[in-house]
Order: sequence, then structure tokens, then C-alpha cells
Amino acid sequence: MRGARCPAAAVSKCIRCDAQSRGPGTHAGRVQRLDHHNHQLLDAVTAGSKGPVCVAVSGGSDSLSLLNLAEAWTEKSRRELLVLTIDHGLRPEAADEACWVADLARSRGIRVEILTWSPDKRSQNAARQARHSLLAEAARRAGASVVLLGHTLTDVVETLLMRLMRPARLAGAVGPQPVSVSPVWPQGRGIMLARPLLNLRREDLATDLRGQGQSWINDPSNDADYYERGRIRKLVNALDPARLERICFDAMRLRAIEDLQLSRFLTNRVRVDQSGLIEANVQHIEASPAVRARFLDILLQAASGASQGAAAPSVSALAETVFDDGPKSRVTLGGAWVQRRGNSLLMGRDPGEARKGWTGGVWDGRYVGRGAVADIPVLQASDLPFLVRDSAPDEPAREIISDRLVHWSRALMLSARFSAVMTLDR
Ligand SMILES: Nc1ncnc2c1ncn2[C@@H]1O[C@H](COP(=O)(O)OP(=O)(O)OP(=O)(O)O)[C@@H](O)[C@H]1O
Repeated sequence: MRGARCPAAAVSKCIRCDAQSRGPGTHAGRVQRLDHHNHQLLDAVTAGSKGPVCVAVSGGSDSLSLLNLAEAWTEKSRRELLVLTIDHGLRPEAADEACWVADLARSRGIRVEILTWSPDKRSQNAARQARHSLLAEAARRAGASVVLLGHTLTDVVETLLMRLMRPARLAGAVGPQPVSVSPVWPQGRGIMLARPLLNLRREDLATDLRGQGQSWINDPSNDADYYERGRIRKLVNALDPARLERICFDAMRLRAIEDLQLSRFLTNRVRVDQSGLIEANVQHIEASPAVRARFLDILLQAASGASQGAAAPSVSALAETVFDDGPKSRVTLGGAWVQRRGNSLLMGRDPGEARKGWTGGVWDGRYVGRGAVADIPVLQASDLPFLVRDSAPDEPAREIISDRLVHWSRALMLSARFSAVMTLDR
């Protein structure tokens, strides 16, 4: 981290490469060494992309540390940064806080945009969803394809505990990943999220900022008991954080292996035909039930055009059936249908969904109907569902779906690589 000062730090070589770094085991040692690898993550995730690199900054200690890291990285990469800060309207101070962040960015010569959300629901989930939509839309407007988020190791630990306490959707089962696709669709099309601080503790980053004389914004709702996050934070402190971190690193490494396998499946086993129908070859697929379920989850989302997967127990149950033998007739889940044919799984958009409020024209941003809504046949009336033949005017459904799968595959591959790198010496 820029300007990190730690009296105990001694210069040595990084254990994973030849870069000079501070001695392992010290606060600054960890920050300096990871800095080096986190620059590599930024290099990899932005490779081949155009436009600015967006940094989501709330003004808290995590995202200000992220801004420092990103700024240091631009000295070498020469990429332009665009700070995005959201006035979420959930607290009276939110507007002032967004202005504070904007002033700070401008004082460093960094472009900044304030995004405003008018909450109609006050839940943290609704706020998160809205935040991702605003970030993705702003990134696309700016011609960017990468958004950096300030999640830390502390978030990984907290998320792990939260997930253990209630059933999750498959995508979030292990918590934030080093790289992932934007969780909103279609706003997040082509947008990659990267979390370069995922191996650093919140408290270490805060110590670092203090050392630089940098203040930050404290959001009291993060610790409030009425939010699950606040209750979990207290629980983490009451348990043994170091042990929890080790569990998280093990989970991240395991997940990295899964991600790599999934990335290969998406690249080698899936094709999308002209009509937007997805076909996955599942012959001799050797994968754990968890990987099969995640594979199916991604395919269902690509077929349905949904932002989120269906509930984890339903996807897992369906995966058990579809990868073995059946179903011979269509089964619908999460807005998509799936059917086994020979060695393949076929998947498409559930036409029954069109009955819910579609009034004709382009449906789902991807398909053009062939008749009136009232004519939509009952499921299983034909082999191909009513709506998959045609495409949206600008771009064929096939392109949209293939693009999403390719993007997903790349995110999984990068995530696997950096999960492994980030946790190697733990
Ligand atoms: N108001 C905001 N403006 C801009 N970016 C934000 C804002 N709030 C959060 N972020 C970004 O999101 C990151 C994660 O924030 P936080 O931990 O508060 O979210 P969360 O609700 O736990 O999210 P998630 O469910 O994605 O883990 C921050 O480090 C920052 O990069």
C-alpha cells in the first residue's frame, strides 16, 4: 500500500516471484507483498479492455485503500481511473459523503461520478442490487468494462459465517471472489468485477490509512444489530478470526479448483445455436455434485437471462437428475427449461414466462415472438419453444448468450488463478 510504514518491516524477496518486498509476517510485509500480486490481478483483469477502470468508492476504509492501490497501479499501467460513488439515500449523511468522496478524488486529479439511488426498499439486499445496477450502467456509459470493489478478507470471513447460517444461492456460497461477472443483467453485460483486496484484513488497511493521516467515513449501519452484517461482525470477533481466515483460505483454494473446471466446461462443452438454444455436452462429465450444480446454475441463468440463479436446493436437486439420465421431457427452473437429449442437455428460455406481462414485440431483450401472446403454446407442445427462433433487432440472441458464457468463463479462470495466488502462503 502506498506510504505504508511499519517499523518491523525488513526488505526481502517475495516468496512467489522475484519482486522485492517487505519481510513476511509483518503488517507492512503482508501489505507490500500482496500489493505486488494485486497489481498483477489488475493487469490481468484489465488486459485487452478499453476505457477507464472504474473504482467503486463509498469513502469507507476498505474502498479508500482500494483507491490507493488503484492509483499506485495507474502509475505503471497508465490506465485512466473513474471513481464511482453512490449516494444511496439510506442515511441523511449519504449525499454529503458522496460529495466528500468526489472532492477527495478530484483533489487527486481523478475523474469521478456521483450516482444517486432513491430507495423504495430499505433492505441491504435491495441496496446491493441497486448499487450493482448503478455501477454497471455508469461503467458502460463510460466505455469501461472493469469495476473494482473494496471487499476484504474480513468480508470473506463474515460472508462465510452468514452463508453457513442460511441457504444461499450457489453463486454466493463462498462469498466474494477475486474476479466475477457483474451480478446484474442485462445492465452488467460485459462488466467484470475485481476485488484486489480480498486477502487483506480490514483492520490492517485501516492501520495503513491512519499511518498516512487519511481519514475515512464510518457507516454506523455496518455495525448495527438490526442488520445481519452487524450481528455477524460481533460473532466474528467473539470467535477466533485467525482460524476463520484459515477456513476461508481453504474454501477459496477449493473454489479455485472448481472455478477452473467450470471455466473449461463452459469453453469446451457448451455451444449456442442460431436460435439461442444452449446445448451442453455432459457425456462422461467428471465433476463433484457442487460443480455440476454450479455448471447448471450458470447455464440456466444464461438461458433465462436472469440476474440471479434459482435457489440453491432446487438447482442442486435438478443437477442430480439432469447429469445422470433424465429428464426426457422439459423441466423448468428459474425462467429456463432444461431437457436431456442423448449426451447433451438442451436449455432455453421458458416461454411460459412470457405470459407474465409481455405484450408483444421484443421479449426479454433477446427474442421476437411469432404470434400473439395468447398463442404461446403450453410447454412441451413442440421441441423448440415458441420464442427462441428469432432475435432482438440489434443483435441475435445467440450473440448475447454466447458472449455471456465466454465472459463468465474468463471471470472464473481469472478468479481461480488469483484465489490460488492470494492464498498460497497462508
Ligand atoms: N455507496 C457506495 N458507493 C460506491 N461504492 C460502494 C458504495 N458502497 C459500497 N461500495 C463498494 O462495494 C464494496 C463492498 O461494500 P460493502 O461491504 O458495504 O457491501 P456489501 O453490501 O457487503 O456487498 P456485497 O454483498 O457485494 O458483499 C465497497 O468496498 C465499495 O467498493
